[in-house]
Amino acid sequence: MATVTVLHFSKGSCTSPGGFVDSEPRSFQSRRIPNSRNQITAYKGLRSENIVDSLRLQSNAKATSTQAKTATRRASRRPLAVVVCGKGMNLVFVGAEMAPWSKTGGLGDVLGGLPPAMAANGHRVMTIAPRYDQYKDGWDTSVQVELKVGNRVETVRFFHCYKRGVDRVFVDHPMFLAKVWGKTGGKIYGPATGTDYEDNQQRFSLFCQAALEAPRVLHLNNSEYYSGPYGEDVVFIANDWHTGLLPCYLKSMHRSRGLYRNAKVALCIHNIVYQGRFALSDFALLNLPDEFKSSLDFTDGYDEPVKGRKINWMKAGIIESDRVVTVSPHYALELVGEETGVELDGVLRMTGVTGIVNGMDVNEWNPSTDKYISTNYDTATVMDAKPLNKEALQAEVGLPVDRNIPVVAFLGRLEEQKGSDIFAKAIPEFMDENVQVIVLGTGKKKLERQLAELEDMFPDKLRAHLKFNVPMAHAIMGGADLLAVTSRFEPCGLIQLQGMRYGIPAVCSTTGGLVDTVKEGITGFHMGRFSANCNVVDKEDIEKVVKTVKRAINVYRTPAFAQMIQNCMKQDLSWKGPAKKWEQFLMSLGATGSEPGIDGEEIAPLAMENMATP
Ligand SMILES: Nc1ncnc2c1ncn2[C@@H]1O[C@H](COP(=O)(O)OP(=O)(O)O[C@H]2O[C@H](CO)[C@@H](O)[C@H](O)[C@H]2O)[C@@H](O)[C@H]1O
Repeated sequence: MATVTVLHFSKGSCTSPGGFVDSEPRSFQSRRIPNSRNQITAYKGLRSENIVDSLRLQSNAKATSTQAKTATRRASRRPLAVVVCGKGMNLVFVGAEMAPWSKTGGLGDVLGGLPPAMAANGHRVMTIAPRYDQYKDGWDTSVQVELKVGNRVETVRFFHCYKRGVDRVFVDHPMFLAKVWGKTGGKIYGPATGTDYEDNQQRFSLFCQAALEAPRVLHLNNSEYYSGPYGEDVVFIANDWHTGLLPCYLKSMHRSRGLYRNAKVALCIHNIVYQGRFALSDFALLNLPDEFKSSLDFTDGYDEPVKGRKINWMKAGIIESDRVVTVSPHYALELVGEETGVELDGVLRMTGVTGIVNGMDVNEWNPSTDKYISTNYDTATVMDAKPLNKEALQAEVGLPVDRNIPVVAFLGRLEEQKGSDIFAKAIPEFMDENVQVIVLGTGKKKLERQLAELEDMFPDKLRAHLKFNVPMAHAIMGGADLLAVTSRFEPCGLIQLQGMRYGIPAVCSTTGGLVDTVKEGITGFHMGRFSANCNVVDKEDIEKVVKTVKRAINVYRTPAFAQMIQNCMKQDLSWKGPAKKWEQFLMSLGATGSEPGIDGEEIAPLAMENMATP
């Protein structure tokens, strides 16, 4: 017996006529038995009769359809899904950041962590990112393709490595390698935070086109389960505005020639604020037929980069993809709202958007093995280890060493989204408490200055580390008591997940993924929703921060806080659960040959061994 339960999404919870937001699968619709390519895997709790049936099917892979029907009928009388088998899907994730090779923020983390989790579930998984540096572990495949960008023909070369069950493919071209050196920093999109490269459209047009070539032209044989090219029956997962043209090129350059006829594209929105709005006249640079003009056409009231009518890459991605997904159910609701959809809410109401909350890399962020913290710990030892780590942290940043003073940390990009300006205005209002504040972040210069000035005001109580510093981020998670997450909006947020994994309840605004991941009084403290207007700091929002930080400090001094630490640490915040939801979502696209994968236990430990070494 081998039962595969396929979860199908059905349209539900209309937020406006014709629009919908899905956050959970809604109905069970079909079952299948494996074919000859399937892997049969037995799991904990499996009844012996099931195992016998599994083996019989495995040895008799060419079961006739009658046998298949009988097996399915028999299976339907037994408990569901004790054995899960399937040949899985061919998945191709495309994005400008891919941790640990490249990262400016959470997008890099997601494209680093979700693909191995999908591979662990038995899918064949490729990721495609630009090659920004001479990565030690990426070898030259010697495969080249020529692509038309603007009026020029450009040659790109593919580099590759196979890590944690994933084919990591890097697109090599001087437009990436000559501009960005190293693994991190704001240089991926522009020379400085908030500034774009002038040729970003050409860079990402080239990137989208290259990504469409890779599954067809690369012969990849590192996996013990698969070999050869991925072929055309693939599901592309495009990420954010810079991949918005991928579905357009798929249709205009490939499907028009009879290629990728059954391929599907899902667009994942990690942040709707960055849309790729450019001058309408730039349409000519994109080498797209006129029929795509309306998908890109966009008018707003701003003068940047030109007055009035423009093209909008994100809009094209939303319209031309088969499905749209985002990184939390609550953010999916916000995206279709007038105030929070950043002028694409109308389009998203038409297409619909599914929300799946992000997971986190529980190997990189693991307090029991973390090499950057002085005393490793788990749920049993956290109460003894935290004070030691706090003292080490205080000593490292040069604050008075005292384990009894609660340490509030803020970690993240210093931009209006993260509300570092709101936090900065609130800090003086709660500094009468016996508290220390540590900030780690880089970003807009004026926001950096604001925090540096606070350090001068409170030399014994506040430290502002205006750097991108991974070891420091880990040391903060190991030693801090509370995490301030003061975002005006937050599609998912990984910081609060990382904090909870290290036993730090978040003091967070009530928005986006923070609603889905932080439970008031259980794993954190909610401040309420902030104004979405990034140009002003609302007085009421400052009060919300002050009031809630003070409330959290009061709880810190009670036994209830120890329980909150346990609640935080005992959660499974890994990619395992989200990866299953992603599988259900991607299956719902109906790409030819798609089948569910396996449950992940067999491949996951193996996949973990082969870590990246960029
Ligand atoms: N100064 C510093 N030094 C070291 N490490 C630092 C750092 N500043 C940030 N980081 C790290 O960068 C990551 C940031 O994650 P977020 O989810 O907050 O990112 P971001 O807003 O970029 O992502 C967007 O995409 C992600 C992924 O979907 C969504 O979760 C999020 O809501 C959305 O805004 C974390 O891993 C954090 O530890």
